[in-house]
Amino acid sequence: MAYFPFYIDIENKKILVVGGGTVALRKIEKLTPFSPDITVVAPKICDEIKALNVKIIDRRFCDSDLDGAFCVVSATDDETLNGRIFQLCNEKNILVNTVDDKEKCGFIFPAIASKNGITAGITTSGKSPIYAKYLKELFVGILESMNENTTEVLWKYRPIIKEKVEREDDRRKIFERLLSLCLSGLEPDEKTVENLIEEYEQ
Ligand SMILES: C[C@@]1(CC(=O)O)C2=NC(=C\c3[nH]c(c(CCC(=O)O)c3CC(=O)O)Cc3[nH]c(c(CC(=O)O)c3CCC(=O)O)/C=C3\N/C(=C\2)[C@@H](CCC(=O)O)[C@]3(C)CC(=O)O)/[C@H]1CCC(=O)O
Ligand SMILES: NC(=O)c1ccc[n+]([C@@H]2O[C@H](COP(=O)([O-])OP(=O)(O)OC[C@H]3O[C@@H](n4cnc5c(N)ncnc54)[C@H](O)[C@@H]3O)[C@@H](O)[C@H]2O)c1
Repeated sequence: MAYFPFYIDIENKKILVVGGGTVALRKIEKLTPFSPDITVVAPKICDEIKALNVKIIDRRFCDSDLDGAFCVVSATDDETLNGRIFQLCNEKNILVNTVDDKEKCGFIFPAIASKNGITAGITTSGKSPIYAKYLKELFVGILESMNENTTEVLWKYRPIIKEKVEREDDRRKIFERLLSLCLSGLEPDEKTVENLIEEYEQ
């Protein structure tokens, strides 16, 4: 196993979750902020899942539930069924996450630290989820200590700098100086950005 941290656009993508218990709920809560199209199939689905914006199929899993799925989370308490879903998904080239066996995961859920436009996923590649969770909490603390507007300020001026400053090296230096201003608690305005651009234009 060698998990690479791609950030994949899952907006409106069909995600099937098999199982409707505690672990399924946690996985769904991780996914919903990214607006996928989630269907949950299970004979017993907890009320917290029913209250979320997901489609509910109130019965046992059947193979055709996989049709059209972009990816699958296999979150039942039935090891044999989870293993069979893993096999079916592999045959159909569907990415699958199997919650009871890290060897049966085509993708894994990281611990997620998300704040002020930053999303960090932390993984131990399945070796210790509890350590990933601990590190995530540390990182949330770091993000909370940052100026909350930094990402938006840098995003606001990036197109202008990209357009006006010809040399990539100069652009990088300007971005570094803007970032330093944000990190020191200042919020650079248009005039500051113009002055910086002028410095490098000469
Ligand atoms: C990060 C997080 C994301 C999330 O799920 O939200 C996540 N597990 C979390 C918590 C957690 N999971 C477990 C415990 C109990 C303590 C323990 O056993 O260690 C706790 C702690 C708790 O509950 O506090 C049990 C467990 N987990 C897996 C197995 C099966 C196995 O190891 O083979 C078993 C044994 C089941 C059993 O014994 O029956 C497998 C996986 N769990 C993963 C992710 C993937 C690897 C991530 C990585 O390490 O990089 C992977 C491989 C697949 C996947 O699920 O995607 C989330 C914390 C996030 C947060 O809170 O921020
Ligand atoms: N990956 C992780 O982070 C993690 C953490 C803790 C536990 N686990 C594992 O997750 C598994 C599930 O734990 P849980 O606490 O959510 O269990 P749970 O008992 O709360 O839920 C099990 C769900 O599976 C459903 N189910 C059973 N048979 C089914 C079928 N034929 N078709 C569709 N759905 C079916 C049930 O209806 C229920 O909704 C456990 O076996 C445990 O090994 C994984």
